[in-house]
Amino acid sequence: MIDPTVFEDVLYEVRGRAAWVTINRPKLYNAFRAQTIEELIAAFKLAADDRGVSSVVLTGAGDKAFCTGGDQSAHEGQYDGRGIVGLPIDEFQSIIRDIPKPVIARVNGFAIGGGNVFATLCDLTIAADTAKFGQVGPKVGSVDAGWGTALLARHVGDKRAREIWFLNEQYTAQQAYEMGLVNKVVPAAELDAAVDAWTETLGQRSPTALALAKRSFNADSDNIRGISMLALNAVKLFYDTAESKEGVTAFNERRTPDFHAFVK
Ligand SMILES: CC(C)(COP(=O)(O)OP(=O)(O)OC[C@H]1O[C@@H](n2cnc3c(N)ncnc32)[C@H](O)[C@@H]1OP(=O)(O)O)[C@@H](O)C(=O)NCCC(=O)NCCSC(=O)c1cc(O)c2ccccc2c1O
Repeated sequence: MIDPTVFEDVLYEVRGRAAWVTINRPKLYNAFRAQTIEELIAAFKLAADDRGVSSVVLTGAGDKAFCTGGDQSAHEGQYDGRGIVGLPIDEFQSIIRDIPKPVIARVNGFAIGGGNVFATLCDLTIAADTAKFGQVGPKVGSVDAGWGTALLARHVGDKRAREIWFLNEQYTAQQAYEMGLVNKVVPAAELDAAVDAWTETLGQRSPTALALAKRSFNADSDNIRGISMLALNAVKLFYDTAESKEGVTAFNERRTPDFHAFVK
């Protein structure tokens, strides 16, 4: 039996017919470590098994960030938990897809790196007008390929997805909406009301019809799961290289990384 009151990094709360799963590391802009991912998986399992829950809301604590990806202060190469890269990121990404209930990303600030991938994976995304979206992998010696690249390209188109990954710019919520990454943008003060309105609507819909619709959308892009697993195994090897470590070290030292020695 999972007891969410013992979670340290994640808050779990059922509001009406929705489970709210909140990454609670606001000082680190809701960056995740291995424990965070374990608790996110546990929280989603709770939501999946709760017959009173019709939908799940994934969000971050505070008003600065939804999630900024892997905690750069918590790893040097691999992370410290289980899984291919030391955190079971593939299990959490899979559960967002596999839970037979709609998952809404409530993007309240930065959705960067692995956090942007979480939002990409959610069924629906609703963003505060203050939110920012972007990828940083090539700046920090990482790449969350598969869901982060190929599924992103399904949402925004191939050229735009390459731009996001290659140039690592930040995009406003409105720009993200215009490119198909976000379903709805609302003033930050109205974010919770807008999320509540959606979860109330979802609570009135046929759960079986929602589950079937979700599964059918997933079936059409499920080949990407294989790409993700292949990429994760490649990233494991990449994380142990001087090139990847230069990216992490540069972020932690607040300087521009120097990748020139690694050009092939
Ligand atoms: C998000 C930012 C753009 C915000 O920039 P800003 O200048 O506004 O603020 P600061 O940079 O000063 O940040 C404030 C504060 O938060 C800390 N912080 C932010 N993000 C992280 C983080 N990810 N890890 C640790 N700490 C973080 C920052 O240090 C500041 O703390 P102070 O104590 O100094 O106040 C900007 O912060 C930013 O670009 N962050 C970088 C985010 C990043 O590098 N993310 C990791 C990308 S890689 C990734 O997510 C990833 C994860 C995986 O699990 C993978 C698995 C498999 C394959 C690939 C993976 C992968 O790529």
